[in-house]
Amino acid sequence: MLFVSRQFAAASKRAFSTSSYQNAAKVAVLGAAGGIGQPLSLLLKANPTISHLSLYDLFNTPGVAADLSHINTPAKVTGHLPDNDGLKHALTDADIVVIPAGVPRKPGMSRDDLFNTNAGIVRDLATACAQYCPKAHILVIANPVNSTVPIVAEVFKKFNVFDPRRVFGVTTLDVVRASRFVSENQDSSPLDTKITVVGGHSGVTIIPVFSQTPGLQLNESDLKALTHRVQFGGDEVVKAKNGGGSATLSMAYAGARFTNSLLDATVNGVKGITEPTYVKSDVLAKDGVEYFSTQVELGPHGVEKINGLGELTAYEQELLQAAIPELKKNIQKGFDFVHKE
Ligand SMILES: NC(=O)C1=CN([C@@H]2O[C@H](COP(=O)(O)OP(=O)(O)OC[C@H]3O[C@@H](n4cnc5c(N)ncnc54)[C@H](O)[C@@H]3O)[C@@H](O)[C@H]2O)C=CC1
Ligand SMILES: O=C([O-])CC(=O)C(=O)O
Repeated sequence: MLFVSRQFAAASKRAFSTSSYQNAAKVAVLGAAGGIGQPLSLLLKANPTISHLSLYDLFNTPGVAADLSHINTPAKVTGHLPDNDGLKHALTDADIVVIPAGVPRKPGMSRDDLFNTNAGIVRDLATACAQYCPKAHILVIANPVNSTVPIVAEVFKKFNVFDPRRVFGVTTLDVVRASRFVSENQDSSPLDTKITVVGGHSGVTIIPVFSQTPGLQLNESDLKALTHRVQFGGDEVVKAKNGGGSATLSMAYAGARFTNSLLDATVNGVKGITEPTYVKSDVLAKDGVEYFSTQVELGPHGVEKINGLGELTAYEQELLQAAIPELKKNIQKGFDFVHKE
C-alpha cells in the first residue's frame, strides 16, 4: 500500500493549496463485482481525489457499493446493474472508466483464447462509453489487452470520438512483477528496483529491458530465467489458482497504481508522472505496429509524451523481433472484429 499512501499524502497536501483540484473526479469501474473489480474498487475508494466511484457489473454491484460506501473517504459510491439504464448512469460524467469486465484464463489457455468471449464484452462497453462519456479516459484491463485496446479505439473511431491520448491498455502489472522478481534475485528493495518493460501484454510480446536499470548486472542464466518469469508471470498465478481464475489482487494493486497516476496527472495537475502503458504509438511505426507499450508521460489530457525504446542489447533486440509478428496479429484481430459487420 506504500504507493497508495505516498500518493494520498501528496494529494491531500495539494488539496489544501489548490482547492479546485480536490475530490473532482468521477471514476467508473465496469466489471466491478469481479475478482479484480472488487479489490480495485476498494483501493480507488481510498483515493481522496475521487468524488464519485460508480460500479457497474451484471450482478452484485449494489452490495459491493453499499459495503464500500461505509468507508470514511470522500468518494460517493453507487452501484449499477444492466436494468434501469444502469450502464448509462454509471458512465455519464465519468472522467475515467476502468474496464476489468471479462472472463479470466483457466490453466492451459492463452490470453488470446479469451478473445471470443471478451472481444464482444469490450466492444459493447466501449460503445456505451463512446455514447455516454466520450471524453473519458478508458483504461482497459480485460484480456487479451493487445487486441481489446484496438477494439476500444475502433469503436471510438466509429463514433468520431477517438482521442489516442485517452485510450490505455493497463500493462502496469508487468513492471510491478518485474520489480518484485528482480528484487528477489538481487536481494534489493522492490520499492527501489525500477524495471523497464515494453511491448504488449501476453507471453513473448512482454519485453523486459533489464539493461536499462542502472547498476543491474545479470548473468546469462538469471537474465533468461527472469525474462521468462516476467513474460509468463501470469501463468504462475493461473496455475496456482487451478481453475479459479488469474491474478486479481496484484492486478488490482497495479490497476489502482495506474489510475491514481492518471488522476494525479489529469486532475491534480502533477507534472512529470510516467507509467508504462499500451497506447496508440509511433515507436514501432516502421514495423507496422500501431499499439505498443513504453514509458509514457501523463499530462492534463492523458498521454503527454510517448518515450522511445532507448538502447537495447542484442538479446533485447531478439525479444523485440519475436514480439513484433505476434503483436501485429493481435492488433489486426481486434481491428477486424470491430469492422467485420
Ligand atoms: N491487464 C492485465 O494485466 C490483467 C488482465 N486481466 C483480465 O481481467 C479480466 C477480469 O478478470 P477477473 O476480474 O479475474 O475476472 P472475474 O470473472 O472475476 O470478473 C469479471 C467480471 O466481469 C463481469 N462482466 C462480464 N461481462 C460483463 C459485462 N458485459 N458488463 C459488465 N461486467 C461484465 C462479470 O460479471 C465479473 O464480475 C480478465 O479478462 C483477465 O484476463 C487479469 C489480470 C491482469
Ligand atoms: O495471466 C492472465 O491471464 C492474467 C494477466 O493478464 C496477468 O496476470 O498478467
